[in-house]
Order: sequence, then structure tokens, then C-alpha cells
Amino acid sequence: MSGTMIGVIGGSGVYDLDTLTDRTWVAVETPWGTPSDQILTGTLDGVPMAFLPRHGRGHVHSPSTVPYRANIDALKRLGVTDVISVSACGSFREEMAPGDFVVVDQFIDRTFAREKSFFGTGCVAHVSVAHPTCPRLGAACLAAARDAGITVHEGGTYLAMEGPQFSTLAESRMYRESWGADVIGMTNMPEAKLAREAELCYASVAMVTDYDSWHPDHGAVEITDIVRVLTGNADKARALVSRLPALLGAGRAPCPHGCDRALDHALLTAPDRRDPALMARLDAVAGRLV
Ligand SMILES: CSC[C@H]1O[C@H](OP(=O)(O)O)[C@H](O)[C@@H]1O
Ligand SMILES: Nc1ncnc2[nH]cnc12
Repeated sequence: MSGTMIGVIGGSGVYDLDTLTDRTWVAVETPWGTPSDQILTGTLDGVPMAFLPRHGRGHVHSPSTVPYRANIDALKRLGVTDVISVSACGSFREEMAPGDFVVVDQFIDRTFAREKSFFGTGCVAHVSVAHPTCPRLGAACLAAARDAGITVHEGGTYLAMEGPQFSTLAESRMYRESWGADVIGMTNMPEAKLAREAELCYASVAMVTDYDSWHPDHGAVEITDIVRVLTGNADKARALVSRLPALLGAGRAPCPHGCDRALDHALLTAPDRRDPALMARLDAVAGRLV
């Protein structure tokens, strides 16, 4: 059994994790560029932790310019085994109210202006994302949320839109009524796909801030409404995260769902046709295979 290292990607409103001990902000460079910010390392209940504010401290990056590949590579490079994404989201369900959390287990990827893979010409790989989140890690998030007294929903489909503008009313209704999405945000894709390519367990905790624009009693979402709910959600997110080390433990067996072996049969390019430059960039992400 090897060691667990928990990585937390903090979304809007979550720019620090003050519960960590031995806190150090470290600069990590990657072959995919510079991550959103320095990464806060430390420990919690004896488990090593890494925290990365997705938009950077001070909210510098828009959803389209978040360096998703650098972020995932940097976490992997630091030794992270399990990634918890905490993100603000709009809700398409009456019962998923502002202030509630949803442990998401499916995505609809509507993003189109982002780099979505570590692989490409010179090293082609196809991983499965049929089940894009890790059930073991999702279960731990659910237990941690319940223990923290948070109203949490088990499972849900997150529609990832490009943004940065919010949806039109027609889009909001279509995502909700025809496509069956439960929540909407702008950042969990390609993050979840990249985590799978990097063989990291990934779970997403979506924190509801609003009803997007479909709800007849709430009108169209405005950023001021979201910001009002963000602070309370961020406090709850920190309470959730602080319970995870005890639930996951310091030792780590192979993922029962195979997240840590996602690349086992995924690389199609023949070894003698692989591009050495790309293979060098894959040192962290696919280091055990290249
Ligand atoms: C603050 S409103 C829109 C913004 O918030 C969410 O960010 P994150 O997922 O990082 O919490 C949403 O996806 C948008 O980027
Ligand atoms: N309604 C919404 N649409 C997209 N991203 C969001 N983040 C928070 N609320 C959102």
C-alpha cells in the first residue's frame, strides 16, 4: 500500500485552505505551462495535502483561460493521488437549493475553447470517461458533507458550459428539460477528463449558488446573487475537506475502480512512432508508462 495525497481544487470563493498545518505555497512549473497559482502544501490529520485555487488568488483566470492541463500535471507532479474539485454551480432542480452541495457523478461537456487532452500527434491515447468520477472518492465526499451537517445530494449531472456569460433562458430550459442536467458550471470540463488521463481519482463537489435562469420565482441569475451565497458555501467546503483525511486514511490501496490504471490499454501509438518531445512532456502524467 502506498500513500494518499489529497489535492483540492478550489473554485470561485475558495482561494485558501486555512485548516492545513505546515502550510507552504510552492511554485510548480510544468511542461504544459504555469498552473493557476502557486500550490499550498501542508498536512491535515497526518495526510499530505495540496490546494490549488482554480482561478488563482484574487480570481485572475476566467473559466476559458484556467490552465487546466498545467493544474492537473502540477498536482500529479507533487504526488497527489486523489483530487477533490469544489465548484460553484447553478441548479436545474427545485430540491437542489442555493447552499446545498451535490456530489456530481456525470458531466455533459459543452466547452469548446480549451485544450482537452495531454495526448495528441505523436502519442495518441483514448481513455474511458463513461464514469468520469471516482465512486470511492465521491462516497468519501458525501460522508464528509453529511458529517459536517451540509445538505448534500448524492449524484447529479453537471453541464459544463464555456461561459463566461451565463446561459440564455432557452439554453437553461433545454439543459434542464431536454438534456436532464441537474447543475451547471463552467469549469469541471476538461478538468475531469484530464484527471482521468493523469490516472488521478477525481470527485466533484458542486456547491449550489443559484437557480440559473429557468426558475419562475427567481428570475435570471446575476453575479451579485451568486456572490452572496459563495462565502457561506466556501466555509462549508472547508468543513467538508477537513473531514476527508480521516475518511480516506494515509495509506492507499489501488483504486477499486481503476482510476489509477486508466492508461493501461489507452496508448495507441506504436512505441517506435512516438514523438520524443511529447513523451518528455508526459513525464508526470504518464510517467509509469513512458
Ligand atoms: C462566480 S460565478 C461563475 C463562475 O463560478 C464557477 O467557478 P468554479 O467552477 O471555479 O467555482 C463557474 O464555473 C464560473 O466559472
Ligand atoms: N448559473 C450558473 N451558470 C454557470 N456557472 C455558474 N456558476 C454558478 N452559477 C452558475
